[in-house]
Amino acid sequence: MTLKLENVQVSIQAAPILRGVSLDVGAGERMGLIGRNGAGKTTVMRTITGLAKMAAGTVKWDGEDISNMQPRLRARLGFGYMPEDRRLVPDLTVEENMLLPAWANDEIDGRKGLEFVYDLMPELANMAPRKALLLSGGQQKMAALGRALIAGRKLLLLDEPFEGVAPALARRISDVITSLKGEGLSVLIAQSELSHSSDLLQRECVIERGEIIRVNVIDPVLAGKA
Ligand SMILES: Nc1ncnc2c1ncn2[C@@H]1O[C@H](COP(=O)(O)OP(=O)(O)OP(=O)(O)O)[C@@H](O)[C@H]1O
Repeated sequence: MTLKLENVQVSIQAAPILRGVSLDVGAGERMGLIGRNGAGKTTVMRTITGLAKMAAGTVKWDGEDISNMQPRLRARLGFGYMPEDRRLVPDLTVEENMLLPAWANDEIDGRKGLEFVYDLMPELANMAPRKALLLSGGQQKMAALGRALIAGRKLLLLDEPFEGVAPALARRISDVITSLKGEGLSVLIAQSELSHSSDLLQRECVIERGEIIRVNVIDPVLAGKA
């Protein structure tokens, strides 16, 4: 399954925020979206989830134009989103937070999702009964990644997954994302800095003031084909 954005334009309060963004993420590819604060990374993510309204352009998933599809229907396609600010509910447990997408959407199998997530991140099984407010910032990022994976079995959108996370935990999160390669899952990772690990990303698009100015090929196999 491939994701394709063509000439996507988004304005917020009449100010142009995305000025014709085109990018594609291949099946099973891990793609970076790199840019400074305010460059438009979160707006790209919100456009893909359907939360930001486009003024022009198209979003295609596996060749189908989904530009006008409701966000909850996109979750059913297997899109998972981890927002930059984590958005955990402090009074709910880690497990309840991860089940939220399934509670909101009948077609998402929460139990099956949890099994997958606990298998991938056993540390989340240990944290499951704890209230989210008792977690460190890095642990909250892990829980938010787990939650994104409950719905996101085809396309995972991760907004600054390493920001403010201590190096050991950042390494762990990076390893978890890299280990998804066998799942055929496409991943788009927004970061303000270049990658923490050379095997995390296969390509990265650089965004500046709402425009993709460059695409770097990182994976040596892909680079050989370029
Ligand atoms: N709701 C909003 N109202 C007004 N301006 C907004 C709104 N949301 C985003 N913007 C503006 O759009 C631009 C892009 O924001 P966006 O959050 O997409 O950038 P970003 O690259 O994700 O940066 P950051 O990492 O700081 O979140 C910024 O200049 C921001 O001020």
